[in-house]
Amino acid sequence: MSVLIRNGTVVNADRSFNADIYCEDGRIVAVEPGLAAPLGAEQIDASGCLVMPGGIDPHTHMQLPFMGTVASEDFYSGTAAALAGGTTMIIDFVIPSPGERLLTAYHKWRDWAEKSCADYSFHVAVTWWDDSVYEDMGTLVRDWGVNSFKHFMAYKGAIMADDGVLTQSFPRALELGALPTVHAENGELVDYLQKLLLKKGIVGPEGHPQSRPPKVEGEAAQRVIQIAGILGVPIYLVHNSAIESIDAITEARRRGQRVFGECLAQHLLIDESVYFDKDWGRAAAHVMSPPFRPRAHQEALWEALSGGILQTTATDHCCFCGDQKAMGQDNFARIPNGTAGVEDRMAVLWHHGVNMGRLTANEFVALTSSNAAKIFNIYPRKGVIQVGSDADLVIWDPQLTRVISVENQHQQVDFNVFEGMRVSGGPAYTISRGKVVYAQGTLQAQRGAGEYVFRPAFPAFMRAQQEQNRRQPYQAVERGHTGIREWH
Ligand SMILES: NC(=O)NCCC(=O)O
Ligand SMILES: [Zn+2]
Ligand SMILES: [Zn+2]
Repeated sequence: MSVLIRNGTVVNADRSFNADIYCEDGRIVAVEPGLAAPLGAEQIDASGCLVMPGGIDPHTHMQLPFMGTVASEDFYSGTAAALAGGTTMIIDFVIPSPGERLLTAYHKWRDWAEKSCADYSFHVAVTWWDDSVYEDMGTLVRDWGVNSFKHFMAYKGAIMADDGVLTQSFPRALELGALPTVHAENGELVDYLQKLLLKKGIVGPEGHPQSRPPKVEGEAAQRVIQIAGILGVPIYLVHNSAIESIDAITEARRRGQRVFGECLAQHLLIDESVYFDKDWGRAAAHVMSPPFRPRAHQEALWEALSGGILQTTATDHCCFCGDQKAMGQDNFARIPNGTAGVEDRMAVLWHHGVNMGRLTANEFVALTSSNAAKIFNIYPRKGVIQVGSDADLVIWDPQLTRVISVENQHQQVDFNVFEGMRVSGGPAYTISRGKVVYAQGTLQAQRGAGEYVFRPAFPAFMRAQQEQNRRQPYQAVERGHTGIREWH
C-alpha cells in the first residue's frame, strides 16, 4: 500500500515548505519536491492545499460508562468521525470504578477499543488508592505503554481523587516517568453548591454553571499546581476553561514549574448563556464540566493558546443523546456531563484561529497535533511530517466550507454544540497510517484498522524533573549521638 501526495504545501509546527510526500507501508518514506510516482502508488493532487500532520485529540471518552448511562459514541463511530474531521489519533481514558483493579479496567477498555478505525491510546485514571494501584501503575507503564495517569478532583462520591490519592499517585507516576493529568474542579465545593441550588428550587440546567463557577476551577487548579510543585512532579491540566486556571498556570510557568495545559474547542467558542435557554433540551445538551463560561473567558483562552500558556487542544468528546440527558429532568446534577466535538475540533480551530489571525498555520499544527505528541512522548512517530514518521496526514483545503450541523455530521449523537456555524477550511483527504480513509466527503474508514499506540515513559522533561528533584536541598543536621540529653 503506497500513496504519493503531490504539489501540496507541507505545514509542520516549525515551518512550511513545498514538497511531495511518499508513504509506504504506513510510514512516510520521502518528503521532497518533484518525487516520481512509484509503480502502483495511489496519487493525490494536493494543489492549493496544505498537508499537515493528522490531528491528535488527547482527550476523548468513547462509550464511557458515566452517571448511570453509557456515552452514545463507541470507539468505531467515534474514531470514524475523528477521521472525517482530520484527526487521526485519540487518547481516551480508562476510568476504573473505585475498588476496581487498574489492570482489569485497562483490559476492558482495550477490548472495547478493538473496533477503532483510527490509532488510539489510553490515559488511566487513578480513582482510589491501595498497594494494588501502586503495582498496577508500574505494570501499565512498563508492559502496556501507558505514560499518563488521570485524576478527577471533581465528581465526589464517584471517581473523585482527594488530596490523599493525589499525594500517593503523583510521586509514583514521577518515579515511573509518567505524567499525572488532572481535572481541576473542587469536588467538595461543587457538591455543596449543587445541594444549595437544589434547596433553593433551582433544578434546571442553569444550576450547572452556578454550581461550578470559575473560582471552583481556579481554586482546584491553584491547589493541584501547588501540590505538584511541592512533590516536584510535572502535571497536565485538562480542559481549562477559566481565566482563574489560566492565571494559575501562567504563574506556575513563570516560576519555572512544569505545568502543561489543554483547552477544548467548545470552551473557546461557546458561552454560558446556553444554560439559560428556555428550551430544557437545548440547555441540557450543553451540560459538561467544566461548564461554558461568560464571554471574557473565551478571549483569555485564545490568548493563552497563542501565548504558549496552553499547549494542546482537545474535545473531551463524550456524547449523550437527548433521552440520556433527560435523566436529569428534575435535577441538573443528574444530567450526564459531556458534549461532542471530535469531528469539528480541527475546522473550528482553523476557522476561528487561523482565519481570524489568532494563530499561524504552524501554531495550528502545534496546538492540534505536535504538542500533544511531544507531551505524551510519541513524537516524532506522530505529530510531524518527516521521513520515518507514521503516515498520519490531513490534506487541508483552506477553501472548503461547511455549515456544521447534526444533519451532516458523522458523530453518533443527536446534537451539535456548533450547530449552524459556517467554517472555512477543512479536510479534503485524511490518511491514516498510509491509507486514504476520508476522501472529498466520503468516509472509507475500516472497523478495527486503528492500532493501539504504546507510549514510552520518560519524556525528556520527566528526566529533567528527576534531576532537579535530586538536587533539592533538603537539610539534615549532623548530631553525632541520639540527641537524647540526660538531665541531672
Ligand atoms: N467533561 C465532561 O463533562 N464529561 C466527561 C468527563 C470529564 O472529563 O470530566
Ligand atoms: Zn473532566
Ligand atoms: Zn474528560
